[in-house]
Amino acid sequence: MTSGQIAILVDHPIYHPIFIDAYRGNFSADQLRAGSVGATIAYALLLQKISSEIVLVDIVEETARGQVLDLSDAGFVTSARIRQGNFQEAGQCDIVIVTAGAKQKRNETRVELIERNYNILSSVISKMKPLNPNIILLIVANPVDVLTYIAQKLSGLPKNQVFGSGTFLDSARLRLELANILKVAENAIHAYVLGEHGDSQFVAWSAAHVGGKSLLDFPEMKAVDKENLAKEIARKAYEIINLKGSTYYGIAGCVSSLVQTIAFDQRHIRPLSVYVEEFQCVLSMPVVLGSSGVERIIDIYLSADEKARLQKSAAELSAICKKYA
Ligand SMILES: NC(=O)C1=CN([C@@H]2O[C@H](COP(=O)(O)OP(=O)(O)OC[C@H]3O[C@@H](n4cnc5c(N)ncnc54)[C@H](O)[C@@H]3O)[C@@H](O)[C@H]2O)C=CC1
Ligand SMILES: CC(=O)C(=O)O
Repeated sequence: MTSGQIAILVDHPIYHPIFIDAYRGNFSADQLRAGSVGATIAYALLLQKISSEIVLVDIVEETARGQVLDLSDAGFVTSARIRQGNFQEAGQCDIVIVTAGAKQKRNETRVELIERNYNILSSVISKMKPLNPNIILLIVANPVDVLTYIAQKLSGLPKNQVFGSGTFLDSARLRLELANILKVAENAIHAYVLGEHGDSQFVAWSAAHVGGKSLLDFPEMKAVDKENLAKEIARKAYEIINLKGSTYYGIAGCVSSLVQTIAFDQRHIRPLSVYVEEFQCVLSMPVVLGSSGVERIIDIYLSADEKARLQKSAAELSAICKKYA
């Protein structure tokens, strides 16, 4: 092994349920739930040093207690306090990150989780009420677009305060592939996966650019099978789930970066699950994100084919959302 490399040896894979519910930020309070995704988000937030207090809530109290004990051992790297809390405390936080819910089994789609996760989400929201009127609800559990729509209805909060992580993760997966093809840093690439965080998602190729130049004008892109690349991005979660049971590191990186954007009012543009009036459903579009949530949706240029894909994605989602209207 050359100097600088680190090997981590894992005896056996760990498939255990955990989940977070509450995270208190340094500007006041936020929250999560404590499963694999929730705990990994909490860990990312600890390492990023952007919060003074993180509160974990899980219906299985032992799970939250175990996560808190484990995470607190990493507390020396940060000034954040991490503790277990309850749903009422969660409802008074600044940001609630909802990761509670069933996860996909091998080859199961995200929308197949809806019945199970609708019941979980509605019980979580009702137990958190009355909600801090300025709270931000960041939905992560799947199917994230439909659950965000339901959370907007059940919470009664302004829609800009209730949004989902959407296709931010899919866009990160796309940018990783493009960075390898173009040999540039991922953050130099402005390219979005839009629509459903699920099977009907699509890549907005015509709006993508790198260093002020259209992505499609790069000679390296001529040899790329774009349809196939978009399919691989959409299938990546299935591939990870087939190999190790679930995904959590990618989404934790995305969510901790969203929390930072909110906490510091950074106004980054991110593809997130938001209510789109034209389609009367929730799906991912690029939005400006600030301290009060979604500031506005960017009216991105799409080719005729991409518009058709957006409409198809919206039609699929709104058919499901109508059942919960
Ligand atoms: N939006 C995204 O990009 C991603 C979303 N996910 C989603 O996140 C969710 C959580 O995934 P994991 O953490 O891997 O699952 P997990 O099984 O590790 O954790 C789920 C947690 O939910 C809790 N829970 C179940 N019923 C509950 C109830 N009625 N009230 C409160 N808590 C309850 C369980 O106790 C468990 O701790 C899944 O829906 C998964 O599909 C996962 C990765 C990426
Ligand atoms: C599980 C999931 O939604 C993802 O990794 O994209």
